[in-house]
Amino acid sequence: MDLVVNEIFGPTVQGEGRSLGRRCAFLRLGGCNLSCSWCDTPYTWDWTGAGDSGVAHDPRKELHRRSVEDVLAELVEFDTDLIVISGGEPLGQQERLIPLVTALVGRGKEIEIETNGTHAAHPELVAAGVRFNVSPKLSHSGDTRKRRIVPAALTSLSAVSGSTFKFVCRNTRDLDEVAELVSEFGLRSVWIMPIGRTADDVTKHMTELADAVVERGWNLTTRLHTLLWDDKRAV
Ligand SMILES: Nc1nc2[nH]cc(C(=O)O)c2c(=O)[nH]1
Ligand code: SF4
Ligand SMILES: [Mg+2]
Repeated sequence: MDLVVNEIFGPTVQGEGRSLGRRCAFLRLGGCNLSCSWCDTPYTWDWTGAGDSGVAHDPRKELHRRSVEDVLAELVEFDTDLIVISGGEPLGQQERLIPLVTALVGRGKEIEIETNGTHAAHPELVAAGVRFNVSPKLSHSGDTRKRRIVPAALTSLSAVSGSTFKFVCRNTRDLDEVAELVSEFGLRSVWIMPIGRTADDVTKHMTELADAVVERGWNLTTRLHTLLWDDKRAV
């Protein structure tokens, strides 16, 4: 079965979370089941202009059906130890990801999947050793709680060893909402990431959050690709 791909790019560095700064290649899949107002990749799902920018992207330009063999060949060409699979929401296509992930692991690659935490992880992806970077969305995303918080999915992802939970926050008030989710679902390995599509914005929010994040015993990550390249695509 083909994958619905938005873009493949690399080599670059993982800009967020536990592997920040590591050289890697990216597979960005198309489609998302949420519609966060501040989404930094609306071109993977926003065909109506629902997001903050109001731009209606064209699915005929943004979505490409690609065979697993094709995607595999393009990814290994970058010659990176780490492959990051993001979106959109990549777990919307997780059955179809199994053969790709299996082939990449067979070639010695480490795999991280960036997910919004609304899909339980497929056991075959877990068995292959994929690391999940789970980013549940807070109320400021504009999505209803019912859509963005799927208890069974969060429970399943938190049971996978090595999952991290990364929350996009604007200010210290958002940290109370994170704390509620952390205690409700017993989340470990919590990371806070500032919102922002420009370097100035990221720095501003990061500065506001830093002391409180450390105080609460959590980890802090910047958005390195945004500091370096603002909202340039495919970096
Ligand atoms: N360099 C870089 N690192 C990233 N980490 C997570 C990303 C994402 O779009 O999910 C991303 C991205 O788009 N670029
Ligand atoms: S879950 Fe991620 S890709 Fe989907 S709309 Fe929200 S920020 Fe964008
Ligand atoms: Mg991104």
